[in-house]
Amino acid sequence: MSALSSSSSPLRLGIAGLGTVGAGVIKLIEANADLISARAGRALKVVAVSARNRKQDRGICLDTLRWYDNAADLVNDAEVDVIVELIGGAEGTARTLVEAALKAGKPVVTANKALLALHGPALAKLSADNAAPLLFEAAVAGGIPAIKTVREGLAADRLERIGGILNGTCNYILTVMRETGQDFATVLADAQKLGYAEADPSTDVDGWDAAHKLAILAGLAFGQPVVFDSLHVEGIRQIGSADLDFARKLGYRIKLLGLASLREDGLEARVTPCLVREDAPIAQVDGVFNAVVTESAFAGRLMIEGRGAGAGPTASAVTADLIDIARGKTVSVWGVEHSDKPALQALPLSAGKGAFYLRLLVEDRPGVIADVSAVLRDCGVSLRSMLQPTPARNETTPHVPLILVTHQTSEAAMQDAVTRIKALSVVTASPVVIRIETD
Ligand SMILES: NC(=O)C1=CN([C@@H]2O[C@H](COP(=O)(O)OP(=O)(O)OC[C@H]3O[C@@H](n4cnc5c(N)ncnc54)[C@H](O)[C@@H]3O)[C@@H](O)[C@H]2O)C=CC1
Ligand SMILES: N[C@@H](CC=O)C(=O)O
Ligand code: NA
Repeated sequence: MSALSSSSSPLRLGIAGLGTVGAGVIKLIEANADLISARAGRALKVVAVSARNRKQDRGICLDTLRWYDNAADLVNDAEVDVIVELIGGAEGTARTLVEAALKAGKPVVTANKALLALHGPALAKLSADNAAPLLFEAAVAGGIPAIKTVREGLAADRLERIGGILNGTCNYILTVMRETGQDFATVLADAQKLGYAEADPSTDVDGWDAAHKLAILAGLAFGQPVVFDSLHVEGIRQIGSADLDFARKLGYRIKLLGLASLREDGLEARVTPCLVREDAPIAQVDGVFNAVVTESAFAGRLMIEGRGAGAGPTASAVTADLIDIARGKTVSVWGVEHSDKPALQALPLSAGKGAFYLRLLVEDRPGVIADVSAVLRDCGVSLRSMLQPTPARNETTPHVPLILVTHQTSEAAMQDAVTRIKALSVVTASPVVIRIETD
C-alpha cells in the first residue's frame, strides 16, 4: 500500500521555500499536530526541505529534516509523498519543481498565484494526466477559504460575477495612509516587515498580484481558464493622501478591487482602484483583510472576509489543502471534469461603462472650470458633482486641485475626455482618474 493511500502512516511532506509562509506551515503543523491528525486521519510530517540559506534563523529547528540545495531534488526523494511549493514566482525553480512533481504523480500544494495565473491550464493538464492533485487555497486571499467556497460551496450554482479586495498589501497601505496620513513608502515598508508583500513589492502595488488572484477566481467561477494578459491592470501608486481625503469628503473610500463578470458579449475583468461608498460592506474591509464577493443565480450575493496575507492565515490555508490530500479527497483544478474549453479572453476596457472621479491640478484663474466642462460636454460625459478646495488664506499657489465626479458613462468617452483635458493649457499635471463602483 502506498504512503498516500495508507491511513495509518504519516503523510510525508517536502517543503520548498522557508520564508514567511514555509516557516509558518512548519510552525502550524507542529502547534496543531493532534488536531490535524484527528481531522486528517493521519499525521502530517515534514521530512525534507529546501531554501536559499540553510543557516538562517527562522525560529524552527531543521536538524531532523533532509536538506536539499536544489528544490527540484525533493521530487526524487522516495520518502516525500507531497511537494509543498512555497518559493514563489511564475518561472524558475518554482515552475520546474511543480511540473516535475506532477509528472512524477506526486500531489502538489502551492501558495503561488503567479504560477497558477500564468501556467494554470498546462498545470491542470499535467495534474489530470498524472492523477496528481494540485491544490492552491493559499494562492487566493490567504486564510479565506475562497477557492473552496467557489469550487465546492457554489458548485451547484451559475456564477455571474466574482472579485473583491484581493491584495492585503495594497489594502493595508490604503487603510494606513487614510487613517494616519503616513506616506506611501513608509507604509509599504511596514507591510514588507509584516511579511505581507511579495518578494518584489511592485507585484503588489502595481496590481499584478490582485490580477493573478482574479484570473484564478474567474477561471474557477466560469469553469475555464482566463488569458492573463487580456486583463486590464492598474495599481495604487498614483493614489495620494489627497485622493483618500477628497474621497472621504465625497462619502467614499478607495479600495483596489479585482472584478470579473461574464456578460453576454464576453468576459469583463479588471483590477483598478475604485471609490466605494463608505457605508458599503466592502468599504469596512480594512488593513490586511481581503474580501471575496460572488454573485450567482441561486445563492445571490455572498461576501467572505478575512486576513489575505501573513504567515498564520496563509499557513492555515496551505495545511487545510494538505489535510484534504491526507484524506484522499480529489478535485480538478478548475472544478470541471474533462474540460477542454479554450482560455477566456477579457473584453477591452473601452467596451465597459463606469462613473469616474477625476483629480486635476489646474491654474487658479477664471474660466478654468468652463474649459474643463466644455471638454466633458463635447465628449458626452455628464458631471455629477465638483469639489474645489479653497487654498489656505496665506497660500499663494498658482495651481489648485479640482475634483470632478461624473455620472455613469462609457469608458471610451471617458478616455477621450481625459486625453483632451490633459491637453488643456490650464491643466498642469496628469489627471488622476479613479472608477466609482456603484454596485
Ligand atoms: N507572504 C504572504 O502573506 C503570502 C504569500 N503567498 C505566496 O507564498 C509564496 C511564498 O511567499 P513568502 O513566504 O512570502 O516568500 P518569502 O520571500 O518570505 O520566502 C521565499 C522562500 O523561498 C526560498 N527560495 C527562493 N528561491 C529558492 C530556490 N530557488 N530554491 C529553494 N528555495 C528558494 C527563500 O530562501 C525563502 O525561504 C509565494 O508564492 C507567495 O506569493 C501567498 C499568500 C500569502
Ligand atoms: N502579497 C500578497 C500576499 C498574499 O497573497 C498580498 O499582499 O495580498
Ligand atoms: Na485562500
